Amino acid sequence: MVGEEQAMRAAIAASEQVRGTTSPNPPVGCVVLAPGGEVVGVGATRPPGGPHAEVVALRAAGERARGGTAVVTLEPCAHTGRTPPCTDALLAAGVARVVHAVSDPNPVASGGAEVLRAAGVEVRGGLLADEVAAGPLRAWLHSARTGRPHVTWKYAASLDGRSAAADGTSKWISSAESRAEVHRIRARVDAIIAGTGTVRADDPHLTARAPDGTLLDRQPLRVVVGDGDLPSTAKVFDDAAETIRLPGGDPRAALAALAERGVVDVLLEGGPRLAGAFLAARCVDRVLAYVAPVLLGAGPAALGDAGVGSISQAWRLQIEETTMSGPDVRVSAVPQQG
Ligand SMILES: NC(=O)C1=CN([C@@H]2O[C@H](COP(=O)(O)OP(=O)(O)OC[C@H]3O[C@@H](n4cnc5c(N)ncnc54)[C@H](OP(=O)(O)O)[C@@H]3O)[C@@H](O)[C@H]2O)C=CC1
Ligand SMILES: Nc1c(N[C@@H]2O[C@H](COP(=O)(O)O)[C@@H](O)[C@H]2O)[nH]c(=O)[nH]c1=O
Ligand SMILES: [Zn+2]
Repeated sequence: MVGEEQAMRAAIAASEQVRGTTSPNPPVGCVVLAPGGEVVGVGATRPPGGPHAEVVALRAAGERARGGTAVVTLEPCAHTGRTPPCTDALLAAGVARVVHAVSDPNPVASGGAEVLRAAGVEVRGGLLADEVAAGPLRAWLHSARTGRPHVTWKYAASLDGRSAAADGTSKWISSAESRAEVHRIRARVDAIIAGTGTVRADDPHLTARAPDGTLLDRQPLRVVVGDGDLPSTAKVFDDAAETIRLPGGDPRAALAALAERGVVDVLLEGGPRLAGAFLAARCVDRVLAYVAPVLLGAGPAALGDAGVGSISQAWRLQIEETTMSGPDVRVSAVPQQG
């Protein structure tokens, strides 16, 4: 027998498993409890066109869901998209109670809680809502509210704030632990963006790989922003994953083009000039810095011109979390509005 909070934690864990495979849909998790509180079904959103988390969990539960509770990270949908409404599936399964974390901000799909209540189902919203909103549903909620993908600018810097040595070499500044973590993050986002300068300087692969170099199961879309010529032999153009080029260099236009393709969650991996342009255009939602205990003394700064001419114009951040990543300090921070 598990409590509802424990069930929600299991639903969050299930949703984490499918991060990066559901866009433009949200990665949702659902746990179905029988009337006695036993877990009888666990599900997570299938890729677009496939069933939502509730339906996957209800199928696993079968008749044991009758009179039970569905615990789900997002308010069940009440609309027919590529699949029928989850509210219908919950009612057909005879669930007596639905507990969800976050309400659906999408005006087309929302209203599920009301539909269920009107049909006599007990509904409780808000359980572990902050955790879900800051975690598995963060990027999707951002894109549902703003219409543009969520952007994490990730960089590795020396303790003196440089992201390459004087000759342009930068492999590697951060530790093996940090780089392995970045590869796991890559496998969970929809797209990685780099500028032509980085492609020219580093010839990066921009794939998600295990420490032994083998490709992970899921690869993000690789996106190169900028107009300059690049060698056709660049690693980013190999067939390990899809790569697109976005000319023009306007961050908002680039993100709009990606949103058109269903991209929700973006990792911006540089370089300094492109990152500066994204910050100046207010297109960075989270900064993820791996600061390594190494000094370079010369070489490009981690961030290029970001439109800051005077200290009063500095981009102020709020730190969300600092942790050690092997020998490096990992800082997650959010630019302040205003
Ligand atoms: N440590 C780290 O985490 C990282 C380090 N690096 C290092 O950074 C260095 C490369 O830096 P950098 O040249 O700045 O790399 P960028 O990837 O930022 O590329 C800059 C180029 O991108 C194009 N571009 C497209 N849109 C814009 C825009 N809005 N504003 C500015 N440029 C735009 C321009 O080229 P075009 O003329 O083609 O349009 C520009 O020259 C290398 O030494 C690399 O090793 C890079 C990434 C991460
Ligand atoms: N130098 C540096 C990073 N650099 C980033 O990684 C890219 C290389 O990717 P790949 O070819 O796929 O391994 C490179 O172009 C740049 O964007 N990342 C880090 O985590 N730590 C580091 O020290
Ligand atoms: Zn649904």
